[in-house]
Amino acid sequence: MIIEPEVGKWIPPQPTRYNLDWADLATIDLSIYDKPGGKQQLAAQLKRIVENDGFWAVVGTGITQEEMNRVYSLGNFFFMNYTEEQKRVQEVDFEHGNYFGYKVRGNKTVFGTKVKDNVETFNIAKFTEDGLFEPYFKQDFISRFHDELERISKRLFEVARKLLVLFAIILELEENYFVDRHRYNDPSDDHLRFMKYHPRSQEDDNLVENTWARGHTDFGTLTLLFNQLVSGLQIKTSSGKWRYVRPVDGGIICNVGDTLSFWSGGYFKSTIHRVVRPPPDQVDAPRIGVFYFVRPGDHAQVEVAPSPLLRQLGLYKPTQPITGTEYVRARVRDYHYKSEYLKQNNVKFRVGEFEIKDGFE
Ligand SMILES: O=C(O)CCC(=O)C(=O)O
Ligand SMILES: [Fe+2]
Repeated sequence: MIIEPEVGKWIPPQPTRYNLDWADLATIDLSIYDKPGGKQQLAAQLKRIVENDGFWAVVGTGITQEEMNRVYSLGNFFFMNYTEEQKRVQEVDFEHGNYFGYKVRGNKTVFGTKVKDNVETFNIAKFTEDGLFEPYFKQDFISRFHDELERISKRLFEVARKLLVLFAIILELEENYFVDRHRYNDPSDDHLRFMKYHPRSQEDDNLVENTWARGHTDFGTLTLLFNQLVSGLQIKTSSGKWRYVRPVDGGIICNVGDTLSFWSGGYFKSTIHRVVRPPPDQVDAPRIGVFYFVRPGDHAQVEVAPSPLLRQLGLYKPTQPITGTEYVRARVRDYHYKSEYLKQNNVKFRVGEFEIKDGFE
């Protein structure tokens, strides 16, 4: 692997020495996926996981920890070496519910205080065959690392694609049921994401209950997150307790989002999660994250899937479909087109027949 001198090598942060309240995350090994009976075995494993807590780790994806570190180095380079003006060449357009591009840190206040959000986000659309999203690739960073970003975007999607097959198997649907609604070369708001959380003072964190990202469920179908060494991500378990997600060497943390939950009539849980101030031995480290967010295809009809399993469980009901874009744009706008992030407790977001709770204590 060539490390371009100007990119530099990102030094992975040391894991925390604190014994935090860790979640029991199950791990599935995708390396058996193509073996005889592999998919069935994995589907059975995943079924047990998503009936309870919709978070798990995958290993055996073919993406090594070293390769992930290289992608972290790229993210670090983006955040550190471009000026705000260069980053803002392509900005998110929350007014129209469009999340491609760059979101500056500190453009929202948190929980009605003067404390600002501490997150920079950079979302890179898909590298489709027809170059549909090229207009969103204006930043120098994307031109410079185009092929490498394309490779990683497609490899992450490939992990997601396998998981989508497993979800169809679980629901006893035709194997490609979800894949057909999430094709890499079809338009969708899928994105590869880099995030950077900038440490805040203890005083400011105290004012916002140590919240770095408030409790939420993910909007789309699936979220993939590269092994994260800076602890802070917590999931709300079925017992109502917040538990930390621990690092998984060479692993990718995955979770079910709201559209997959819709498609399954609520059978797959889109688990509530948040990010809190990291433990004292990590709090000064900038926290970079690398993600792939799978959103429903623009033209996909989101509805409860005609699944024999869901019928048997009494979870199937015919619904009026909503299209992927209609839902995604409305949701992104509703969540982000604001000057403040409030708690939103007991606030509900609705599109068509789908209803999602927003804030969570
Ligand atoms: O930074 C993290 O670990 C999680 C971020 C997150 O939940 C999100 O962006 O949806
Ligand atoms: Fe999330």
